[in-house]
Amino acid sequence: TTVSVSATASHPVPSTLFGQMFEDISSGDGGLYGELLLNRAFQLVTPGTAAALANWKALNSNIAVVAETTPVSAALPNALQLSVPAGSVSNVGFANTGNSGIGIQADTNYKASFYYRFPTASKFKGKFVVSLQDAAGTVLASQKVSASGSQTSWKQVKLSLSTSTQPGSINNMFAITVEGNSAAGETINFAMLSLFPPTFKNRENGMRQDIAQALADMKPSFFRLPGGNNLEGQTVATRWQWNSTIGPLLDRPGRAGDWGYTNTDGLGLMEYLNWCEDVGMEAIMAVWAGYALGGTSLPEDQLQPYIQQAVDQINFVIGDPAKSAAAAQRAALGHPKPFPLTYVEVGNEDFFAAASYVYRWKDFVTALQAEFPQLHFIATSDTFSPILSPSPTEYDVHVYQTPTWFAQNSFFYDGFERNGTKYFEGEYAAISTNPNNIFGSTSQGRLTFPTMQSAAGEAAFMTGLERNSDIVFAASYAPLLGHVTNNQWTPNLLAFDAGNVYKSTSYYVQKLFSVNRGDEYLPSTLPQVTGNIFWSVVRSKASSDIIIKISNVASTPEDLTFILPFQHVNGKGTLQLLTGNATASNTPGNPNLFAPVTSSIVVGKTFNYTAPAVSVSVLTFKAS
Ligand SMILES: O=S(=O)(O)O[C@H]1C[C@H](O)[C@@H](O)[C@@H]1CO
Repeated sequence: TTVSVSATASHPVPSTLFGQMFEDISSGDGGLYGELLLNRAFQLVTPGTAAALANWKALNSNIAVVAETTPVSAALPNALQLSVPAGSVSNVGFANTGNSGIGIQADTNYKASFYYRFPTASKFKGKFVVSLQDAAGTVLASQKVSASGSQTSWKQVKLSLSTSTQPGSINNMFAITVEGNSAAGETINFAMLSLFPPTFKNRENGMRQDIAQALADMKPSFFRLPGGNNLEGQTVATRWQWNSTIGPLLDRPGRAGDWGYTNTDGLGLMEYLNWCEDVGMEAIMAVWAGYALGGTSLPEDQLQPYIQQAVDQINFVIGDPAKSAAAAQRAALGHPKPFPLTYVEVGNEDFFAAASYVYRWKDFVTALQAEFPQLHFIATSDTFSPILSPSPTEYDVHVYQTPTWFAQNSFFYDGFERNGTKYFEGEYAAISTNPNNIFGSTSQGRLTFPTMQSAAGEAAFMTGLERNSDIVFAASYAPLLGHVTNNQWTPNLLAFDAGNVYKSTSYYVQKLFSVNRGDEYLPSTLPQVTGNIFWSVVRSKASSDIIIKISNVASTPEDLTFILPFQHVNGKGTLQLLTGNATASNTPGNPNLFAPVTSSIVVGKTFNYTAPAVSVSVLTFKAS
């Protein structure tokens, strides 16, 4: 195949083209969010049930979740009640086992915090032993703190647990025990327990470093939040509400997330915005738009309070503290300046409720545009169906399909009318090899982890996104992140467990495209729409780098001849190559089976390149 490249750019590549889509889908609590304990505040549990004690276990004692008579806060009505059996002699107490474990590193300071009180005054004078222990009960770090049975009001304990050795596994736990003989017969209540590792950029209440770093390494330009389904709620009452996710953790009640578990909302709007700032990306923020996933569309005459809530949510991000109470809250939380914000998404996947979206879109966007004329509002129904007013300037398009579909639809946007509308490929991934059952189980073709074949298919599709980046302004793989086993969806771009993050073939493809960006597109000979070899050529004006991305989805190598129009071509190019067994993946058992390999290649005004079978290649060289 011969590829002639033009020296004249057809259009700029928008700086927003590559970014990340995030929602809590076994990815926030217990994942990116730094809190290492699960069920830390017994939010939304039913006291007295075993389920209320999820992630907790008794150590030679009796524990139960109780509805406190004097809750630690209005938002957190429950507490863990420790009853020390009479005659106890060994350390008795309880432990939290994290998200199928707690990753503990050597020589690291962990910040523990909890509240306690004696519901009935007692003569107890003793100590709590707060510790990190490995699976065998070996103490990895511990601190003692004096406690008195006269403490009948809530008292917060904050302390640092410093490790020295690296435990042998992630099966570690956070424990609080009391010396048994002096505590026999005692009853003590505990609330809002928390254990944090060092966080990304040391943010208070911030992100887990290893996952955060893997995400930051992709150099994403945007972060879509807070969903996705998890924006919507199964009911109107359980929708995501920005104002319930800010301020002191004691004041955050948590909510029934849309993926089957309670969200602590410890990862809230301020944490999201600080995270975007720390990584250098801009939020693409969604506002709830009157539809709950259980099927409820609010009638038009009931929208006003929710429109106001959306106005306040946006003011929290960009408003003037002198004019908006919500903006004043942002200032009070330490960020008087507005955060950057260009795009606000109105709802999520409203093709599920297209009929009501006609008025929901109209009423939300009419009001929001009046308040924030500088913002762009992204529609989430099918493009131009139904017809919406005001006419959307952007649409969010989602597709989950097979690797083959992605390879054969890289021209998806070539045929779109250039009428000023722009597109956000907000969720896309090759998730199944079974075209007749995309969302089925693994036994029906669903992928557990991305494969080389799925990543190559996505890369082929992404060459089309670059070619059409005159109308595609943003794109993000979804879901971004998921626990290896405690998950609601596979595959995910990154998988993790309590102590590791696992980078997939698709992660490397997303990173290769995002890190090796150009700022203008150079037209070239078009690939065959349903061929096996796909490419895109971009130029970075600042560095005069030419960057050629190639995906070969065939099981045989493909020979390419590039004919370049430049006067000067620096013959020494760099090749970044990702390739390997088509149906294989990086897995927890073999996490580095795939990784891009960098080497130097010879290029010239005309040069040949053989794309290996099932491979993604990035060729970079200077030319002018
Ligand atoms: O069940 S789906 O609708 O396919 O869910 C998808 C689409 C939705 O926006 C997102 O939350 C989820 C997985 O990324």
